Amino acid sequence: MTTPDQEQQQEQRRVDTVVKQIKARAKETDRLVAKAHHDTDIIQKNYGDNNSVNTFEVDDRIETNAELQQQKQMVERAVESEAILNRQVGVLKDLSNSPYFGRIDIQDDPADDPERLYIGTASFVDEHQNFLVYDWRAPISSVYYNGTLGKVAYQAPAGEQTTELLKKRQFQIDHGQINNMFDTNETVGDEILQSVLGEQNDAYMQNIVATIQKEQNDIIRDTYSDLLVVQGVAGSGKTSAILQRIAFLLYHSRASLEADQMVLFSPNRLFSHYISEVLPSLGERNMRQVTLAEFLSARFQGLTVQSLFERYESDQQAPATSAAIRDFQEGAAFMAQVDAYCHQLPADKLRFTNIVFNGDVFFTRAEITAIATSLPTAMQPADRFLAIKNTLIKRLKHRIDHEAQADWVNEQIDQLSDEAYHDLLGDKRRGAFQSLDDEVFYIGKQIVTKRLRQVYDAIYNGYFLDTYEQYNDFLAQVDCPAAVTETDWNARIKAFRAGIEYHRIDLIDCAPLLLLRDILTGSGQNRRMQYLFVDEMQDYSLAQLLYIKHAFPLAKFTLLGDSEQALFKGIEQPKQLLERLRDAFQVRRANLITLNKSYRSTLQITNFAKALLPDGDQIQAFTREGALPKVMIRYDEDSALQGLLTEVHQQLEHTHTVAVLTRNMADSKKVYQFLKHHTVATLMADSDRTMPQGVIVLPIYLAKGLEFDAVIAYDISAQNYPDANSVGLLYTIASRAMHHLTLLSVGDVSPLIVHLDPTLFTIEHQVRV
Ligand SMILES: Nc1ncnc2c1ncn2[C@@H]1O[C@H](COP(=O)(O)OP(=O)(O)OP(=O)(O)O)[C@@H](O)[C@H]1O
Repeated sequence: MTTPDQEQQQEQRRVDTVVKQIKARAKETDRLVAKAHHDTDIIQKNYGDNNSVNTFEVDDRIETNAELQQQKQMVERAVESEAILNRQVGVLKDLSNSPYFGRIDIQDDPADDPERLYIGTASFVDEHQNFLVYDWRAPISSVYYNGTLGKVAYQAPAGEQTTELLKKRQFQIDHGQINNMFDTNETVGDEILQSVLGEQNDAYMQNIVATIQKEQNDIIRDTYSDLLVVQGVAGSGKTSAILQRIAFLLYHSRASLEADQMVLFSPNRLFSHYISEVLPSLGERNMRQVTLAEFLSARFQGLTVQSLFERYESDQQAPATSAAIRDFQEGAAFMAQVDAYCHQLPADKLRFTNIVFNGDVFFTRAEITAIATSLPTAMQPADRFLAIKNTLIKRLKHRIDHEAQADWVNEQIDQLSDEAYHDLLGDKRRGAFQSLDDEVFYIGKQIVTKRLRQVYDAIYNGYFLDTYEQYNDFLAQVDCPAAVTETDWNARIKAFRAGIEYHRIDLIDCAPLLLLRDILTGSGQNRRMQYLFVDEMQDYSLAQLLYIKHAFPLAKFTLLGDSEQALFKGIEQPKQLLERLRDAFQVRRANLITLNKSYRSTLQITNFAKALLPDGDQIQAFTREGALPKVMIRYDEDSALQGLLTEVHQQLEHTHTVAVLTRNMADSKKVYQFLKHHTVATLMADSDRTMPQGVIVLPIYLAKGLEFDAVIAYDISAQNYPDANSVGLLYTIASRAMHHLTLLSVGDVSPLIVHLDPTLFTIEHQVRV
């Protein structure tokens, strides 16, 4: 019988041998990188030399072009193989520091000898093809995350397999030394998780590969669902799970999936930065990332799109749109009305515009309408639009042919330099035409085509349909529910028109307008994207989600959120939300996974945060001890700001970052104006992509998805958080804190806190004199 010490020594000896082999491989790979780099240099230099050869002689040029193409591909291939080798170097470096974090002993059949498998961030195979380390994403590795000891099943390419799990061991290895080692019967035992959570820093999100929990593993390894919805409480690892899931999918479908075929809709730019290191730390490339505002702005070139934050800020003064209108216009039924409208729209009701060139009408609106009305009425809108485009392009070509013989063109041809003439010939050869006239005609067409490029582009891009007018027509005939009065609706239409006049569009109109445009013009769909992830989905309207679904029709969707953290609307029950989504998305394979355990915060902070919620009981805190949250009460703004400063200084003594979170930007500015005179502080803005250390001040919506060592909520007064509508806000603020939470009130504290069990926090009153 070996003692634990002897066990650890044995394990350390194995680590030593494995690390030695990894280092040897790393050295070899370094050599290959140097060689590859040298090769790339030579090819690149060659390419550069050839690229600058005199290509004036036409015959030479054609050959050179083909050769250059070939060389360009060689350069690309060389750069790619160098990049692959470089990634391998990175992976080996990480492995040599910590080759694995888990071990499982399994026995497929009682007659067999047990097998001992070690699991790490990547596979490592020795020269005899022995797996010294298994990638955490390999099918067998799921046993480590999923199974308790005994009979266990796992998914392999050939179908479900079973085995007997005899032992599960966890390691913490750093610089090749085992610091911690535990045998556990649980999924992934608490000891290691405790120590991982205790040491976190907040500049970048960390990968959780060594401590993935069972439910998180279900999210990560789901390859079945077309729609996977994750409802997870604050800090339950939703974002962590998506990133691990992306890494898993890249491994699982490596033959058919590229990182850029996955897109993550993230809540803000700071968040994009915060999570940017996770995938590289797992040896993978990052997926694409976009915020909703960026996505919409890219689709509305020339218009300023209202962001969710702008709307939230302006709502604080006076909501521009009634709740009834929002419910209606942001729901699935409204999108269905858009769809129905587009599909039954007769050709003569399409809002065409003239195509204008150099101030003159090139194709009239009437001509375009006539083309449209001559088409079969049963045509689908997109087919109809394409047919119109094709007819217009045919007519444009006809006019080009005609114009090619005009005097001005002939004059221009006469004045062409030799080089310009060759350029216009393109890949045609001089003298290859039947006659000189043919050649001149060809050159003439090239000149006119170039000149009329703008008209071609207008046709190609469908600019001859005024989608804003069309949407306006749509709004005017909408079937409103009883809750929306005619006067309100007319005011809404007016607001839309006024916005367009000033090149602005409200968020509420974006999704329906884009859907209308896409259906009528058959554009806007991206069929390359295979997976789409939406984090903080509770901040999206159903109309927006449906539009995103329309825009990425072949993508599988993973939607993650926490209905309790709704900042911009009331809290919705997850079941309700799921039903709405399932109906609206009309997918065959939908799956809901719920995460109820919160890992981010100390027990005391989680208990406080969950008490704010009407149904917070379901939230389980992870037992990591810390101080009770502190409520500070001051009776005027000056003393509140002084109190804030003292608190900031105290927190800075033991943490790197103190986040002062406010309800809105106006409060953040006020706090910042004060703090900046007394300490180094940074005010964060919507456009910021990186977060400094020290004291940062930001409104809660910019802190979505982030976490901080210490959080100070500024002004949690009754005035700021008067009723149940503010629960989501307050809960989101409280749940950003990992270790320390302070809540400062100017005047009476919000009733949401007053009603809490007083043992959940401490109070520090200002002494009134
Ligand atoms: N299995 C795990 N092992 C170690 N750390 C974990 C695990 N799961 C979550 N965490 C940690 O808990 C914190 C919260 O995780 P994450 O940000 O992914 O949660 P979330 O559900 O997206 O939170 P929120 O909705 O509040 O933004 C992070 O610091 C993360 O590293």
